[in-house]
Amino acid sequence: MKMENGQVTELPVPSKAALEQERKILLDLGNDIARVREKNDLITLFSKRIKSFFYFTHTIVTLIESKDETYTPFLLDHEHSPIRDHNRYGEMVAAHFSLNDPFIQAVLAADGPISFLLEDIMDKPQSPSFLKVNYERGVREILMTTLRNEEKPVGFIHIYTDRTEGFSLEFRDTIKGITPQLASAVANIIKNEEILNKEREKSFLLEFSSEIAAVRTKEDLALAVHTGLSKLNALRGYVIRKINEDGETLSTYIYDPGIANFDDPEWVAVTTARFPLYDGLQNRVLESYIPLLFSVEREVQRGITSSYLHYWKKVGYRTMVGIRLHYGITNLGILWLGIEEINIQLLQGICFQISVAMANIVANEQVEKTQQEQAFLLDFSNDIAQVKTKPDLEAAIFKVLDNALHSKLSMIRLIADDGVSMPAYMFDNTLFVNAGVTHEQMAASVITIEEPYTAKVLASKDGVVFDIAEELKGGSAYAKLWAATGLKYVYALPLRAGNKLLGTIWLHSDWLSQLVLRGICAQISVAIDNIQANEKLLAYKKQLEVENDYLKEQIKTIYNFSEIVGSGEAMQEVYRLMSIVASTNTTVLVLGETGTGKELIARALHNSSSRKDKLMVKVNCAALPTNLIESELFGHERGAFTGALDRRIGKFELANHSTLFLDEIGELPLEAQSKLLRVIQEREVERLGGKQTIKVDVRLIAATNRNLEEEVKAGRFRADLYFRLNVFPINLPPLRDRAEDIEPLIHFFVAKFAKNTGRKIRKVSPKVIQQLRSYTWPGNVRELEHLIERSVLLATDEVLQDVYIPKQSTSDKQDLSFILNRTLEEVERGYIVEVLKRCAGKISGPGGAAEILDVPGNTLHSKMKKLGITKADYFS
Ligand SMILES: Nc1ncnc2c1ncn2[C@@H]1O[C@H](COP(=O)(O)OP(=O)(O)OP(=O)(O)O)[C@@H](O)[C@H]1O
Repeated sequence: MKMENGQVTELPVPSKAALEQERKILLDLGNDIARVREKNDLITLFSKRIKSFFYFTHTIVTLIESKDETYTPFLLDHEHSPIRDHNRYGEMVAAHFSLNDPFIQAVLAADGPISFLLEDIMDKPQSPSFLKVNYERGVREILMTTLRNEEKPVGFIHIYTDRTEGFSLEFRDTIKGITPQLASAVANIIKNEEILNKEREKSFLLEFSSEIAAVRTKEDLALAVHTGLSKLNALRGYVIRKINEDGETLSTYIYDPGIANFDDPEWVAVTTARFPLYDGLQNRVLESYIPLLFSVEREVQRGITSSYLHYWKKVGYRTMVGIRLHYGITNLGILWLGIEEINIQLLQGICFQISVAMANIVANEQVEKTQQEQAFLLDFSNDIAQVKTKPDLEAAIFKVLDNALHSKLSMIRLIADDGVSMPAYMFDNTLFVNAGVTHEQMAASVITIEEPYTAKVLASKDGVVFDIAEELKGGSAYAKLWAATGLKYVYALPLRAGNKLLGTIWLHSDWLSQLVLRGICAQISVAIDNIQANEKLLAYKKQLEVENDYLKEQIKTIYNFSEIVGSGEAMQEVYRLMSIVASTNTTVLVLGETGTGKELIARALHNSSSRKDKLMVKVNCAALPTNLIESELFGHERGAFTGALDRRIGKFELANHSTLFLDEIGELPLEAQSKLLRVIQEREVERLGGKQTIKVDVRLIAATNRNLEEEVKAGRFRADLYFRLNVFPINLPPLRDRAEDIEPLIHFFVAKFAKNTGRKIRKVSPKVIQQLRSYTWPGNVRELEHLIERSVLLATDEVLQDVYIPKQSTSDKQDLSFILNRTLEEVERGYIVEVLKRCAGKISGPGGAAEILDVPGNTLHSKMKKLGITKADYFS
């Protein structure tokens, strides 16, 4: 068939000679095909064989690629191709021409070779560009025929000539005849190539796998991947991005060392950034089981904004292949290849190997990281364990954030006692310096648990991560402030101690490990809880100390007079007065019935004064013979009066710089009263018979059981002396008026006498206490003291069960005063005599006095001897 001037004409039947030539060519070609080593050798030999019979310039074989309905050069006779010198030659060789244009459709439709004058068709719409390029290089006519394999078109033979007289009929016949053989030769070559490629891939993968098996570190992996991938055609670099712990972003894990460009800030930015997984590219790769080839330009036009895509465009990558790296069902990341063509199977093989190596390295890194993080947390917990105060905690937190986590503390807020407001507890006031808001201002703002961000954090289990860029899009006022830190995320966590919510912590960072974050927050929570508990304790302690001081002061007032027993109201008033006057030089008049403790009070006053280092001097005014009173008080010179053989220092002089206790002052004769008054007024004494006066510094305490006012009225006591003495009166209440002191006094005396006598008395029976409380105590404390002394002496048990309480009758009162005015020895003697009388003088044996007194007979004998009891006493 021949196409001339658009007319198809039937070709005449081939001649015998032509058939011969064809046979020869076929034979030669058959032999050639068996020898062909290089695929292009086939076309060279084919050209050579035919050229020995017919004229043409060159020939090529194109192959159909059914998937995209194109055909593309496959076998080229470079050597003879006139277009080799054409500047579009490279482009032609790699081009894919559409199967849908009329030119090639005519070829496909023809039953054999079909020829075209280039001039006629090259400028027709849709005509393939190689026609024109050939024409420009002098080619004028083309003969085309379809190569079929099992009836299916697989490619075309193109034969070109620079002459215009066309291809002869013989030539066409020959071509037609050898086409099937050429077709099967091409099919074999393709098959061979496929087998060869498979072999190459296998050995490549084997090599790659052994290289990658030796990889232990990220850096080794980067190099191995580079070496492996560089064997792929037209690779322009790669990058592997790993899915981050958040599961939502990917960051560069390794990159082709060949494309690293640290001088380019854009490259650095793209290499260090975290890209969201769902960006329209990465998610597609991760969802695809096969590698995906992207046209960079097309994706940009689709509106993908990812900065890495735009970077690729900028550096001239036209197509990129993204391959999912996974281990089992777990996605690890993406391998991005800058490559124009892909061999899917080979890539998948490579990626499988990379995935395994990467999974191992990542797992190792994870183990190492976990160990580091645990060691780090241990360190932090050691620091925290030392923390006792807020400044300690602040130091520990800032240390860990600055040195180890490269993060900043924006705020710790704690829930106040009202359970609602959240005042600032701790913050880094350098953080918002660039934001024009001082941290103090922020810290001073009132936040409650209902503030939306805070509420979200408090309600979360493990905290919330705020992506500052995202928050900015939402127009949050906080985000503007946060953005000023230059850090990417805010990690906000609730602080909890057990089930108790303490508050929130806000940290700024580009990235923080969840494990570490949770670890440090847990420890910070415990530390804050402890500090708060400690602060409460300290406040409580402080309060206790204040209370303690106050109590001590009180005790000082009330109980400083330690030897005085009784804390009832009446005695407290006494103590109060004593504490007012004790340290002064004021004259004190102690008033009270006999035995109420006047002398005790006087001694206590002296002992609490600055004069306590010197002995208190006591004068019993009642016990002195009238004629000796003056000499006793003021002293005398030798020979001052009959019997004054020596000079004598008087009590006033003796009490210089000390206290003079004038007991029973009411008994002082009037004459002595006036002398005393003079000394008190002058504060100087003159010894009897002496010529000079002696200055004395004496503090006076006087005591009496008389009513001095009455005495003054009766003219027995000088009024002026009374006024001198009655400067600071202290009234001691009788014991009957302070029943509440009776029990403490009982215990005090029981302990005292038990100790003195070596007896063990642990308790006093309630009955005894009751009896003693209801007695009227005319002899006051002294009477109680004596009664207990006797009872202890007579006690037969560890518990004081019985006491002798005088009857309250008038005669008893006399008896009582009789007893009271006797010494213990006298009372004891009288008691034993009484018992002996009742026993009719029988000392030992049944019914004897020893039995009644419950003492051994010998003891009673020696006691009687000691007390001088004779038969005359109990038989009289
Ligand atoms: N509150 C008390 N606590 C302990 N012992 C006390 C108390 N009051 C008095 N006494 C004791 O009672 C006894 C009598 O006390 P003191 O001699 O002081 O009384 P007085 O009032 O001076 O007696 P008088 O008027 O007879 O001189 C002393 O042994 C004293 O120690």
